[in-house]
Amino acid sequence: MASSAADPDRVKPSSCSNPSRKVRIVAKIRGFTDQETESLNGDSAPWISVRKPNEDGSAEKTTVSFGDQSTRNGYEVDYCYEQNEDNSMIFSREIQPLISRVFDGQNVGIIAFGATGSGKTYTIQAFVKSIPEFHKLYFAGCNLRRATKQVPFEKQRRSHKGLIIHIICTQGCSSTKLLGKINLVDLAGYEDARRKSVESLNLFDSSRVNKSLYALLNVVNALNANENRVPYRESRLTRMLQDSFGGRNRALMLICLNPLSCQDTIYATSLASRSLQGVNRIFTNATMKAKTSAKPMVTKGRLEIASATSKKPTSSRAQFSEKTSSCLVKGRKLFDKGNQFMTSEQAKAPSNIALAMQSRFLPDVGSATEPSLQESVQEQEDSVSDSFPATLPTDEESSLRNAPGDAKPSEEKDVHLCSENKHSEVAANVDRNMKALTYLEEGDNMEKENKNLLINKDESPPLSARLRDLTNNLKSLYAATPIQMKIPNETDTSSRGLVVSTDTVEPKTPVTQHAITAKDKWEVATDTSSRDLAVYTDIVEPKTPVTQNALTAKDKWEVANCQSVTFNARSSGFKHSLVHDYLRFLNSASKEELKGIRGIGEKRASYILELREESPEPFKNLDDLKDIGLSAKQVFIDLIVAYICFLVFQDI
Ligand SMILES: Nc1ncnc2c1ncn2[C@@H]1O[C@H](COP(=O)(O)OP(=O)(O)OP(=O)(O)O)[C@@H](O)[C@H]1O
Repeated sequence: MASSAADPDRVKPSSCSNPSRKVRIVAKIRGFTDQETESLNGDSAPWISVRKPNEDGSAEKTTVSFGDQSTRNGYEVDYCYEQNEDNSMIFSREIQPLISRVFDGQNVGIIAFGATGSGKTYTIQAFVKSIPEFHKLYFAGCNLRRATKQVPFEKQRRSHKGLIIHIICTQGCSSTKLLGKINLVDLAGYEDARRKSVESLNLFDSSRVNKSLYALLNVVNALNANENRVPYRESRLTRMLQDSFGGRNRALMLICLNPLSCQDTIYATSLASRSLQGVNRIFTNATMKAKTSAKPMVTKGRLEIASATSKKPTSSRAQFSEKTSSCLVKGRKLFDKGNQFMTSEQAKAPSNIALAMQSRFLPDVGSATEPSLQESVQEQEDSVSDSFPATLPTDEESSLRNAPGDAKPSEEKDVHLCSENKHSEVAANVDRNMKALTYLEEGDNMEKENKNLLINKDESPPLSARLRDLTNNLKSLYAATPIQMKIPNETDTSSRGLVVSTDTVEPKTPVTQHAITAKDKWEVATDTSSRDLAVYTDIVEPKTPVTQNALTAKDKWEVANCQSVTFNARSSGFKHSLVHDYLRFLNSASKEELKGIRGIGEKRASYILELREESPEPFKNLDDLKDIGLSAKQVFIDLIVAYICFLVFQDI
C-alpha cells in the first residue's frame, strides 16, 4: 500500500539527513499481516507515498504523505523504510552504527513510536538477537505492570515498555572499563485522545500516555534544535531516557507507520516530523506556563483535553505539598516543644502568603535572628530542592502520580501533614540538622559552590560563610530553644515584668535573647545609660513563652486579614500564588523595596527599574529572572522559606 518515488537502495540514509542530529527520525512502513493481505484481496492502492532525494535533484528530502496528501509536501523524516525493506536492513543501517557507539562508552536510545498496531513491538523485537532471552525479560516486565484499577472495563492499560542493556567494555589490557547503555523503548501506541475518548471512554489513559509522548517529542525537538534547555523534567519517561540523549549520545526514533488508512498514523508522523525540524514545541499545560512565545504544535482540541485532565487535584501538587509540608514541619519542629500554649485553633490557623512574602521581601522584616531561621529552613529545603523545578511541576507527572491509590488530593494531604506532625521530634531534628550542617561546612565541594555563589556579587556571601553563620545560629537556637527553658506559670508573680517585654520582643525571642545576653550584658557593664536595658535583659531572658502573648495581637490581625486570601491561595495552587506575588512585586516595587529582597542590591534594583521602563511588566514567569541574573530555583526556594517562616512565627 505504499509507493515510493525513488529506489531506496540508491539513497543512503546518511546522505539525506544531518549527521550531527542528536535524534535521528526514521519512518518504517509496517508489512501487511496475513489478515490484512486476505482482506485486501489484491487491491493495493497505496495509502502512503514516500518521496526520497534523488539524483536529478527533484527532491532533496525524504518525505512521507498519506492518501490525498500525496500532492502536498508531506512530512519530512530522515529516511523511510518501506514494506519491502525488512527489519534486517534497518538493523544493519541504523542499529549497528549505534551499537558500536555503545562499545565506546556512549549511551544510545532506540525508540519505536507510532499509532497502535503500527508494528512497534514487532520492530523492536527484531533488534534483539536472542529472542527467547528477550521474551523472558520482556514478558517478566509486562507482568510487573500494575493492573488498572481506574479503567472500568477489561481493556489492557497502554503503557511504554523498555529494555535497558548495559554493556561494560574493557579496553585491551588496560583496567579502564567503558560503560555503555542501550535503551530499547517500545512506546505505547499514539492515539488521538479526542477520538478514543468517545470510542473507549479511556480518556485518562489516553491523555496520560499522550502527555508523556508529547514530552518526549519536545525533548527530541529541543535536542535537534540545539536548544540550551532540554525539558527532560516534563515527564518520567523523558527523565528515564535522559542519559540516552544529549552530549555524545545518540538516539534513533523509529516512526512505525500503519500501511492501512489510519488517522493516528498521520498525527504521529506529523508530530515526529516537527521534532525533526526542531522548530515547534508541543504545548502541554506545563510547557505553556513555562514559555509563552512559541507556537503550539497541537490543536486546540488536544489542548483542551490536556487542561481538562489537569483540573483535578494533581499529585505533582500533592508531591509538592508533601515536600513543602515536610519542610514546614521541619521548620516548625525547631520551636514546637516550646509551643506549649498553642491552641488547636492556632495549630489550624490559616497562613497568609502575601504577608509571608512581605515579611520575606520587604526590608523592614525584623530582628537579626530571622535570617538565621530562614537560612536554616532553606538549607533543610536544599535536600529536596533538586525536585523543585525551575519551572513549575508538570501535569504529566501529576496524572501519572494521580493513578489510583497513588496520592491523596494535595490540599487534604497538606493540611493533614501539617497538623499531624506539629509536635514531634524537636530536639532530635535540630541535632540532626546541626550535624548535617557541620558536615556540609567541611564538604569538598564548598569551594566550587562558593565560586558559583560569588557570581551573585551584589548581596550573597559565600556559601561557606552562610553555612558557618547558619550552624552557629542553629547552635544558638538550640541552646536557647524553649525546650530547655523553664516555662513560667501564667499566674506567677515574677512574670509581671513580662508585660513590659512583650511589646518589644515579639516573635524572635529565642535567638534574640541569646544574642542579647552575650552582647548586651557587656553593654550594660560599660554603658551607664543602659540601665533600662539591664532590666529588660534580666526580665526577658528566662521567660520566652510569653512571646505567645506578645504575638496574640499581631496574629489576630494576621489571621483576621488573611483567612480568605490564604484559603484561596491554597486551594488554587499555593506555589502559583507565591510566584505570582513575587513577580508582581518585582514588576511594581520601589527601588528601596526591591533592595530588600535577598539577592537584589543597588545595581540589580536599578537594572530592574530600567527594564520596567522598557516594558511595564518585564517579569512574567520565573524564567524571566534569568534576565537579572537571579536563579529561578533559588527564588522558588526563597518563596517557600518565606512561607514557612511566616507559619513558624505565626505558631510561636
Ligand atoms: N513487518 C511486519 N510484517 C507483517 N506483520 C507485521 C509487521 N509488523 C507488525 N506486524 C503485525 O502487526 C500487528 C501489530 O504489530 P505490533 O504489535 O508490533 O504493533 P504495535 O505498534 O506494537 O501495537 P501496540 O501499540 O498495540 O503495542 C501484529 O500482529 C504483528 O505481527
